[in-house]
Amino acid sequence: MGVGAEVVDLTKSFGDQTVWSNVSLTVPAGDITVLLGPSGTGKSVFLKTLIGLLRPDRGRVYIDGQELTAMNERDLYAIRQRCGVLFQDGALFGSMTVYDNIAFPLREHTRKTEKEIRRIVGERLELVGMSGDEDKLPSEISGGMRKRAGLARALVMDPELILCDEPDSGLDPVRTAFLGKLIAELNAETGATFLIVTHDINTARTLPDHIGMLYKGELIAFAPRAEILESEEPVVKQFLNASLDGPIGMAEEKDAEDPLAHAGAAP
Ligand SMILES: Nc1ncnc2c1ncn2[C@@H]1O[C@H](COP(=O)(O)OP(=O)(O)OP(=O)(O)O)[C@@H](O)[C@H]1O
Repeated sequence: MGVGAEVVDLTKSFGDQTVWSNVSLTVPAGDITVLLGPSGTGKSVFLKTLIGLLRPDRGRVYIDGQELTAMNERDLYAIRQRCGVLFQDGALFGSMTVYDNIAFPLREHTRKTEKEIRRIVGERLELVGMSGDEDKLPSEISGGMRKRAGLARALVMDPELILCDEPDSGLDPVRTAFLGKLIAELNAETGATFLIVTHDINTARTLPDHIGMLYKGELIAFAPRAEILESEEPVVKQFLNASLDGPIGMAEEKDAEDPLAHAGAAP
């Protein structure tokens, strides 16, 4: 079953650059949530902060009601065991076969026998449609297959919370749709909670139960999908329509300094 996550008044900076501040939201247990936002608004940083890979400057993070921001490394490690992460590029080890990549968390973090590991890896490979590819190296499979292998590895420890950072980047529209369907099926089958960062509007329009959006250092929207899809908020509307007209410009920094950057939205 899935576990929920919650952040309260979360702020993260690097030096004097504040990535986002005072972000509060709840990722509901067992649901699929999508996080949107222009490039560089800190979506990846948010995922990393949520599972304690980065420490926030201020605020609190809870997973399954337990406060990560108050935990020592040992407890953090234990809670991370309950999370699966799919990074942007699949992050497979290039020198290991697909099989060894997927087996890696089990060998590293459990005392399971190789026989048990073979069964679990086989099941996950089947789930992502990659049975028969286990002996290949990451360099010998396509980008889409690397994503699916990364997803299989993220699933191997039966995670209750799965974070996916642009699982569809670099995929063609049909493969993106297949990956979305796979995530929906996994969610239905395992009940795991998904938080997905994507730039794919079609995925955002069809897959999630909830949508959040980061813009200029703030969480400007977080609501059930239907509500966001009908939102009149100019940034949300422009983003979901992939429109040139609206507050979002090429450079976030330029937008912030230049009031005329909003001129595109004017009648
Ligand atoms: N470890 C780090 N040290 C310093 N700055 C960082 C670090 N990680 C990220 N940043 C900065 O934080 C900001 C947000 O980066 P992040 O990768 O989270 O954006 P994003 O919304 O995921 O972008 P994209 O959609 O392009 O992947 C960027 O300005 C980035 O340079």
